Amino acid sequence: MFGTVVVGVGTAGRVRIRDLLSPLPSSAAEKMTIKGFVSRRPLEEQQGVKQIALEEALGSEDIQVAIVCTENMSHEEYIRKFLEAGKHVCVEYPMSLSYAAAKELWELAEQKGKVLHEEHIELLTADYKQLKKDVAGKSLQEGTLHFTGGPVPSGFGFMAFSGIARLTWLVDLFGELTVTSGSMVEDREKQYMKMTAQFLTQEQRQLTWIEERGPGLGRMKNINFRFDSCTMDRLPEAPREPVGLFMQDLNLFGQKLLGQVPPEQLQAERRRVLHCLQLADRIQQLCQSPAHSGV
Ligand SMILES: NC(=O)C1=CN([C@@H]2O[C@H](COP(=O)(O)OP(=O)(O)OC[C@H]3O[C@@H](n4cnc5c(N)ncnc54)[C@H](O)[C@@H]3O)[C@@H](O)[C@H]2O)C=CC1
Ligand SMILES: C=CC1=C(C)/C(=C/c2[nH]c(/C=C3N=C(/C=C4\NC(=O)C(C)=C4C=C)C(C)=C\3CCC(=O)O)c(CCC(=O)O)c2C)NC1=O
Repeated sequence: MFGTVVVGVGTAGRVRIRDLLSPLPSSAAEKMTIKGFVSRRPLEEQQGVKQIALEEALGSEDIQVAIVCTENMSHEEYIRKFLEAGKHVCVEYPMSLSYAAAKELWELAEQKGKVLHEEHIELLTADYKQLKKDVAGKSLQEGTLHFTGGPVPSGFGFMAFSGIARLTWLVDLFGELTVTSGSMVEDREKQYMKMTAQFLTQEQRQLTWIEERGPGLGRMKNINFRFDSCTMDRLPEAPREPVGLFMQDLNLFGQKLLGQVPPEQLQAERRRVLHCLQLADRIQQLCQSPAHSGV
């Protein structure tokens, strides 16, 4: 069994505690057992699980795994600490707010011989699995993915990182990309932000990603993908699957801990994660260079 701590008790952290307490029967998630949670705030027991001091979690021989669910800005520091202490780490996306940091963290994980796993529930939804099937075999001419949502809380980093799930969709659907432009419109007083990034696929087709956030904007994804044979202008709807998204991810992480995931899959995932973070870095640079900054 892998003694496990959850770090950070927000929406994601609470779901992690719940899933660890009742893992999917006969799945690799059953091989983890929750020993406590770590938080910067002193908290009462959560779902019957007790708080453990960070230093105790790092030093304890009973703990082999950390699941990092804090705000994005602190991921890098926690991952580093737990890897250095010889623990396996699962982190909610994005693993860090720069490509350079992510590269270092993977190197550290390798050096320590530990699993480093970045959760990507956006690839696990039934709707996305259907979308991926629908796109397979079609030849893209041009496409747009437009995300809207409420204001980003502080500590979640630049939009290309907090929105890495949208970028991951594009890369998972259409392959590795090159950034051709990035721009940003921001009205701080109104907590409104809109980032627009453009890419070319390896086949030189143009993709546009718009990430728009502000008060009153609902969480939504709009697509417009033009293919040689047809145009898709809405996401497919598929019936919800019985196993929750974070539980599916926990199971995948458990399989990695047990050495059940083939090395080619591990490498492909690592490559995709690093590629997306590198694209996010580039978009941030373009958005923050004076010639491109918006209002
Ligand atoms: N909620 C979701 O459905 C998903 C979340 N994620 C990722 O999970 C991570 C956590 O997201 P959520 O749980 O949704 O966010 P959240 O805001 O609900 O939780 C963040 C946690 O960090 C704590 N925190 C933040 N700043 C703090 C500070 N200065 N001092 C002490 N505590 C502080 C918050 O109190 C909270 O416990 C993020 O990396 C996010 O990208 C990823 C996929 C889905
Ligand atoms: C209701 C309020 C609500 C909040 C506060 C919320 C937060 C939230 N959802 C996220 C992703 C996500 N959140 C979900 C799904 C959910 N996540 C949930 O908390 C719930 C209830 C669902 C419903 C099924 C999915 C599938 C993702 C992956 C990214 C995506 O597909 O948009 C993220 C990670 C950053 C991002 O990709 O934008 C945050 C911070 N999501 C919400 O829906």
